[in-house]
Amino acid sequence: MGSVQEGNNAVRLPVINISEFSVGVGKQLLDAAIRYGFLYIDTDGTGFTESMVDREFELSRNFFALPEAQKKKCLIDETNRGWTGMHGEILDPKTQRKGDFKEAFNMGEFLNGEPRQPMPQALEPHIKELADFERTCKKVSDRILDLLGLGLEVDEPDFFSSRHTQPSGCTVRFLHYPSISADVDYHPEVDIRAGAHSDYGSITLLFQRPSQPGLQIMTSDQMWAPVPVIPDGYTSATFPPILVNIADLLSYWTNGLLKSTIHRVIFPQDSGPGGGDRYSIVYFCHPGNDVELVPVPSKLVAAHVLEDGTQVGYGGGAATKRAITAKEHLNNRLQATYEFRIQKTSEDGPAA
Ligand SMILES: O=C(O)CCC(=O)C(=O)O
Ligand SMILES: [Fe+2]
Repeated sequence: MGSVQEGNNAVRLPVINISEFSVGVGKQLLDAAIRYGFLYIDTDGTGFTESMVDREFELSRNFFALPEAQKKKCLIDETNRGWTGMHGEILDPKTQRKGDFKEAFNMGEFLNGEPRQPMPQALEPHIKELADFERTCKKVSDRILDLLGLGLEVDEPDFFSSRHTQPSGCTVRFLHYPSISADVDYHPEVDIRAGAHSDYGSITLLFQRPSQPGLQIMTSDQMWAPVPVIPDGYTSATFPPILVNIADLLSYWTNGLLKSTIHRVIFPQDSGPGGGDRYSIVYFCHPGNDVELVPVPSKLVAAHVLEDGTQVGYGGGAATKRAITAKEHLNNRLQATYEFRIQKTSEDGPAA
């Protein structure tokens, strides 16, 4: 991904209000999902309030401010839950010299309001708020999936959401990209906050903070385009819209009609020395573990033939391939990250 050119123009993604459940809104979502693979959702009518999202970021900041020894008590494991420290993950191994300049804490799905993983002591008193946030993410994701079903004119518009059962790989992820000091070994041509990648699930919701930019997406003309946290003309300067992107499984499910767009997070040039801190919160939405990625019964998907006649993934006309399950796909995609982590541990000596 290193050779992709830097573009200057921010991409103008549509802002869509999903409070009305209609074919018209479904078509707006579908159009953006086909064209860009990314779009904003107006927070109005989603169930998210500004104070709820601010509070979630406060919990995230408090967690990352803990001494490393405490965070290490919840180290990420093979279930993909827990904390991973600076450079613990490498999203674009072909290009990057070392791991991402970030730390992250993954919370897998809650069951009846309870986490199914060891939680750091600092978050224990706040389980209810964390569970409420996760539940709202799930609700909004299901609504987007249903609207996309409407837009795709699937006979059962809940085709996608009804396949988003538990247990699944759904994850709320806190992210912290620290400002770096001048003495840090950092090479701007290869080092990056989050390397170029596409997401592994069905859709992703991204929550960002005003004045903490850095996300770029690759446009169809193979240029990197910055995505503003708050687009021009948006109604709030303090409560950004939710950025939503199509991830791999929805692209596979639709034979590539919906785009799983490559994106990355850079050190923004105009945030002063060290890049400034960036915090973000991501909800990775996944279908149920055992769900087979069979073709979606949609005329629009069936009519979509790629220019060179190839088929991608398991959607549309690609039914002759064995339909893999959502969990198989997730495990395949996590493999590179785990390999890196294992290698890193052996280089650094035994894991602490
Ligand atoms: O922090 C961000 O803005 C994006 C993170 C991301 O793309 C990811 O974790 O998959
Ligand atoms: Fe991502």
